[in-house]
Amino acid sequence: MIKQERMQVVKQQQIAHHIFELTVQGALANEMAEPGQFVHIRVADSFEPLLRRPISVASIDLEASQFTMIYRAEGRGTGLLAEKKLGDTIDVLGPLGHGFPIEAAEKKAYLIGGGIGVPPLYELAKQLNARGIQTVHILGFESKQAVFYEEKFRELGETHIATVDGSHGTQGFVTHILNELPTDFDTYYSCGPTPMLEAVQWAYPQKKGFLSYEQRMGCGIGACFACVCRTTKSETDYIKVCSDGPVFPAGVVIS
Ligand SMILES: Cc1cc2nc3c(=O)[nH]c(=O)nc-3n(C[C@H](O)[C@H](O)[C@H](O)COP(=O)(O)OP(=O)(O)OC[C@H]3O[C@@H](n4cnc5c(N)ncnc54)[C@H](O)[C@@H]3O)c2cc1C
Ligand code: FES
Repeated sequence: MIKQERMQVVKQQQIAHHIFELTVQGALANEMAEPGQFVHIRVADSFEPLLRRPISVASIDLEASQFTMIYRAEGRGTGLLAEKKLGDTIDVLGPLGHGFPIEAAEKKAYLIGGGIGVPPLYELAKQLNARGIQTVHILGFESKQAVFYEEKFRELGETHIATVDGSHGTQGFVTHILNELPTDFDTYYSCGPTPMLEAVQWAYPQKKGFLSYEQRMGCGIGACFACVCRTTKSETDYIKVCSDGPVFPAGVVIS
């Protein structure tokens, strides 16, 4: 059930260049179900910035009633979020949207992420591993400075890193790694910039795939139409990324 709650900050630390890991605690955490869902955060108590910011859930700890987010602090909203300290409270709305269907994977899954699209794949990897699914992680970043959670992903399965400038792992994009890997997986899950999602679905037209879109949002709950995209399902219909997604089967969203 969607809740709105002032959640307490129990951890806030910088883990890479401009990248922060934020853990919050409260009853809302117990509503978390699917990996790939997101929360909508009011970053300040003032009227500006007015709009909430959508951030994915990177890890859930139901026993502690906590969840963790990883975000890049570059704009006004995420910059204010980075100023929150231990003990502060933040206004959180969630969990929102439909996440990755973990039951779709049979034996082996590829998890393909780029930049700030990587965080939701961590909770996904944990939940797939818990079901006995082998996960292979292919993660792309701008540079070595921007890489995060490499070891945490390695603990869950084979992990490949690409950086655009070649300062860590393979030089280039995740697709350079995908070209070298076998296609012996049954399902792929991906989150990242839209051109990356496009390239991934073109690479595996025969596989089951699920893509998470990071569309600009207003309300986050299906009421304002800020996040609409065209869909291949109908010429006249539109889908709302916030409430129909953000995860869609490959081939459904026209980006
Ligand atoms: C479903 C979803 C999950 C996301 N998960 C994460 C995450 O886990 N970690 C992370 O770092 N970022 C994530 N993002 C992107 C994040 O929401 C934006 O980077 C953030 O809103 C930028 O706000 P800002 O004020 O710092 O930047 P500004 O550029 O100052 O923002 C200006 C406006 O644009 C909107 N905006 C800007 N970029 C985006 C964007 N990519 N998507 C949606 N709205 C945007 C903001 O809401 C705001 O209204 C996610 C986006 C979506 C839609
Ligand atoms: S953000 Fe308002 S309808 Fe999706």
